[in-house]
Amino acid sequence: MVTQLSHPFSFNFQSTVNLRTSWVKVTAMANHKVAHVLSVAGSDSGGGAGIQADIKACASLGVYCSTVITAVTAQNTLGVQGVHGVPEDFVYEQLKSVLSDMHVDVVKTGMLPSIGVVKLLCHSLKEFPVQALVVDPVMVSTSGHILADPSILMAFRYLYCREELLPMADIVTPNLKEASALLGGMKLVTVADMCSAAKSIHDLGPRYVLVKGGDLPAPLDAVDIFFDGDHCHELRASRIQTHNTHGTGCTLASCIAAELAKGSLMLPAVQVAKRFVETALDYSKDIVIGSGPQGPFDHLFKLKRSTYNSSRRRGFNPNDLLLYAITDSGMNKKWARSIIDAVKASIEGGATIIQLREKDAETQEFVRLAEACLEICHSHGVALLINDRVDIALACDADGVHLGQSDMPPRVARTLLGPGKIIGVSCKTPEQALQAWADGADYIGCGGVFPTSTKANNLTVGLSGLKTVCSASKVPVVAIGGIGLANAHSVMEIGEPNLHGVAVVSALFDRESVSSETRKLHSVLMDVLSVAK
Ligand SMILES: Cc1ncc(COP(=O)(O)OP(=O)(O)O)c(N)n1
Ligand SMILES: Cc1ncsc1CCOP(=O)(O)O
Ligand SMILES: [Mg+2]
Repeated sequence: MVTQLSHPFSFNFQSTVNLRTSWVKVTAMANHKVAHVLSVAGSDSGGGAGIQADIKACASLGVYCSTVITAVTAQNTLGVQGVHGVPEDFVYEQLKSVLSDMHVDVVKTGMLPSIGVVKLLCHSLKEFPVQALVVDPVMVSTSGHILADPSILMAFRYLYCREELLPMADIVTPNLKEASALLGGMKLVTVADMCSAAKSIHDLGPRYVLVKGGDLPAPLDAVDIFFDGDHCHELRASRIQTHNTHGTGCTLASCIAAELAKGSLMLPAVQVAKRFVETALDYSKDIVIGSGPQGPFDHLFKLKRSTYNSSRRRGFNPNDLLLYAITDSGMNKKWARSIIDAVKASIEGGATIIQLREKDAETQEFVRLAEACLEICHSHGVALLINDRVDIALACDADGVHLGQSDMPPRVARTLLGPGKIIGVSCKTPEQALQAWADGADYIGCGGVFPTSTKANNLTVGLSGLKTVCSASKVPVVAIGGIGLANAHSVMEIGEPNLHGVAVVSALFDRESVSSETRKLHSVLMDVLSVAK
């Protein structure tokens, strides 16, 4: 088996969820090879471990996952209530079906419930060689339940693991109990013990060994030992305080397999896998599924982060553009107020959407600020967008971004942010407006309508330019530039149904009282709306 693989194209998960661009992407990728992991494992009715974890882990890392089901288990967060092995000849049939046709890159094994299944797997791997084999020697679940026939413990040690499966493996990933079982009951209590166990398991044939120390009585870090045949590497990760750890072993091995399928070397693959599990556990530490002592975690946290979470947000509503408040740190500094206070005051006055436009903020400070503002905005049901900085929007899980013509292309931002985030694009012409729509923008900001010192030397389009852009645009429009109490009504009265509001900086923030200026502007806009009805 080799560990250096080369698959330049991985499965693009985004293409399945972004309906606007899916056809283009799927067509473009039609000739490309998809990185593919075959999971040979048991089904977990609770959905947290086994085959179910493997599919979710691979999908999260953008890798296709096929499955050969070796057993069906009845289990939940209380434990394992039953195990029903799939007949061996049918396991073999599944193996043949997938391996003979679907170009598998990496096989990952989980629960192998009988010696017969181990034999058939080894036979199949000789018949249909793959580029790497990841063996998660599932014998004892994290909750302590024996998931293999007692004879399999013997089989692992003496028969096929020793003679065939382990020598074929590129990596084997036992937890402490499994490592101990593989070594005939060797006691493992220290990191040094783990290292000598890793070396002894390496002697059984695999190229690499990862002994997982999650059960080690270490208070702070979780330490795993990675043995590469020469050296023991201590891989540390912070220990996440959670009961939702069911399926971590399966997930880690699947992530290693997925990274190998994408072409990674072994140590980087293990590091990515560890980071994935750590992040997923952290994200899921407080979720509640089931009443038992050990719950599952959420593999698809990335998808959740990048979609408009329905429990917290409402999705993009064009009417939110009515009074669009855009911050400016210079102005807030001048009036001796913090940006956070400025955001609070604008919401108090009736701002319907907020944009943080902090041109001089350092990245770390910007993230901190954005997180604080997001909390305030969400507690009032107001969306928060970030000007220019997609990285900041991702880091704080903001509701979206506003991009100019020379900022990150909206199509790229859409791929990074996912389908649920709001993307606004600045446009001065009908052509730009149509392009923004084609690139997946949710709204456009048209301006500057009037000259303004907030963005000096910015070409203005005037009310006529605004009208032309509005009538061409297929997405809602907000007007920006030199707009305030004196002229907001003239902007809104151009009679374009597509114009949903005004975006304002100085008329709100270069004033002594942000809340009262916002309130006054809000009232002007409401008057225009009531007349229009
Ligand atoms: C709502 C809205 N419209 C337009 C802009 C201007 O964005 P951009 O052209 O990228 O210029 P900067 O704001 O980055 O200077 C905006 N910010 N918001
Ligand atoms: C960011 C931006 N884009 C076009 S005009 C402008 C500035 C708007 O600021 P103000 O509302 O103070 O005129
Ligand atoms: Mg910009």
